[in-house]
Amino acid sequence: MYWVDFDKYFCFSIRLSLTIMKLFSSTQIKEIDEYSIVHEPITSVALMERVAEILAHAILDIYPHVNRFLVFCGPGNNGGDGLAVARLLALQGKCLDIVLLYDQEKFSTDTLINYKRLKKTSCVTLHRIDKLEDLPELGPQDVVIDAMFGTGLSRPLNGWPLEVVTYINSCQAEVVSIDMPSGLPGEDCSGFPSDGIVCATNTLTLQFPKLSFFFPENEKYVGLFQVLPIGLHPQALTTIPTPYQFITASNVKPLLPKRATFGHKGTFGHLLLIAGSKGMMGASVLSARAACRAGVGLVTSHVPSGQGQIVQIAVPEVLVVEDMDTVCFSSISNIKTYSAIAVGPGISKHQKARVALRQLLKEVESPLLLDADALNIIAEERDMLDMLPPNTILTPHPKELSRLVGDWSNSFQRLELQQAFALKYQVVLLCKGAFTTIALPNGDLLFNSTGNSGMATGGTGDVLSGIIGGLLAQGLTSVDAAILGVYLHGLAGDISAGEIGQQALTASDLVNNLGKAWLSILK
Ligand SMILES: NC(=O)C1=CN([C@@H]2O[C@H](COP(=O)(O)OP(=O)(O)OC[C@H]3O[C@@H](n4cnc5c(N)ncnc54)[C@H](OP(=O)(O)O)[C@@H]3O)[C@@H](O)[C@H]2O)[C@H](O)CC1
Ligand SMILES: [K+]
Repeated sequence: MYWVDFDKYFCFSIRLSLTIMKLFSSTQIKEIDEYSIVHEPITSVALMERVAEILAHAILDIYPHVNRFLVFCGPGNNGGDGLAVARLLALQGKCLDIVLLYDQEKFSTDTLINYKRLKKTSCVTLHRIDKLEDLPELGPQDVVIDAMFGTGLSRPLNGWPLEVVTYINSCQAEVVSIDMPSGLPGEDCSGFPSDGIVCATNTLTLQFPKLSFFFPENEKYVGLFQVLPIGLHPQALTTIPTPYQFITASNVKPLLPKRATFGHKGTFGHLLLIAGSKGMMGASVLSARAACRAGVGLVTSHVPSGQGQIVQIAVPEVLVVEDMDTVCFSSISNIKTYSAIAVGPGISKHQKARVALRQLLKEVESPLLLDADALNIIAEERDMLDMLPPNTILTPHPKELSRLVGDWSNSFQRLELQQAFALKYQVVLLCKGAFTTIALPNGDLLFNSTGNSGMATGGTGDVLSGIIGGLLAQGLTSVDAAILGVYLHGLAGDISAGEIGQQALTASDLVNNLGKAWLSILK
């Protein structure tokens, strides 16, 4: 999946007011739409025309050489968008076949206006069809424009629209969905059968991504998505509350820690990294290397006795303290010296590590991050959950998360579990993966916009722990360290993928490209 950065588009005033890209429910989108019409002011049909111009432009950008488009239109404003786009594409010399799924009596006001406008346009053929045999021919070179249902979908598709969706999904042609793949709800998808949703190649979504786009099970419907700003009213966007946000470059820029000109290594914090065990020292090395590139003044790696040399040779910048135990983390000492502590990568679930972690939770006063085995331990010894200091950052991948919060049957439910856990224990709880989700202690949920599937490889989680730990040690709040850390990590992944491709990407590439990621945000 991909998305197009909001900052690249649209007029200055709108960009300025939108430092945060919020994600709204379908009901809220309707409210924002109505507010914009009254307060811009603009008529709803003029707004639809503006939307259609933006959509037509995007479609021509993706498919500059396609000559014939088949547009499937529903009765609501999604269908109206489709009709207006068809007219604009026809005016560009394209050949358009429009399939109307419903009689005009069912059309919304603006859809009807656009239907009448379209009838006067040349190079356009309108078909009012209610059985598959009458559909116009659809060749593999043609492109389908799916404008049947958008945010107004109120129930799963059945009957005629379901037949059309099944037909479209069985064809070879590429499909571009307007606003949303028809049949896909904006939020909770439970109860919506998987065969009743259009599988789009591209989804051109208006103003903001919809929540359901971030669910892995919906990738096959959404395809590649682009966010097209359509100039909805900034006031409505800032004042309407939502727990959901999409983290983009403009969110993270203000979080960058200032570097004092007269600063020295003591100024920029001291991170204690408790990572690695015998045979798992790679976790220690990777997290230490990443922490060193996160701007922190000093990093100390706590490793089992006899393992220190590995870290000292691999990361000469790091200080090393050795545990008394030769196998794993078994005790803590002098933890008050550090400005932040990150614990977990590769520490094992050995009994000694459990005891030491419990002791750490009792004594810790610095900001704390738990990852990997530290999470597996607290998931099994659940009384430790109550010992977590407020604002602790937990960085599980989905499997580790399920050990903490329980199983889920769909991603919307996963979000609810993640949110409830963060609220209950007052922690920052991640779910790592595509669009890493960050649940905040106040119940907000943020989705990261950087990263790619090349990062789905061993060691990248250790790198993330090192980065966030390093930011925590510099004095960033847990929330800011998690947001900036996740964004930087993904950006380093995107830069690496741009240089060597996703297949060859390793965790070390992320570390090596962290500098470029910082520079890219600083620009
Ligand atoms: N603010 C914006 O982003 C703008 C978005 N625009 C476009 O408008 C649509 C939303 O338009 P809306 O008219 O609210 O809704 P839809 O077009 O998605 O569909 C509503 C009609 O569909 C019927 N419906 C709903 N579910 C089903 C179903 N399962 N089977 C059959 N019919 C269904 C519904 O009928 P009801 O019986 O539920 O009343 C309506 O007739 C948005 O997605 C954008 O594309 C604007 O163009 C500009 C601003
Ligand atoms: K659609």
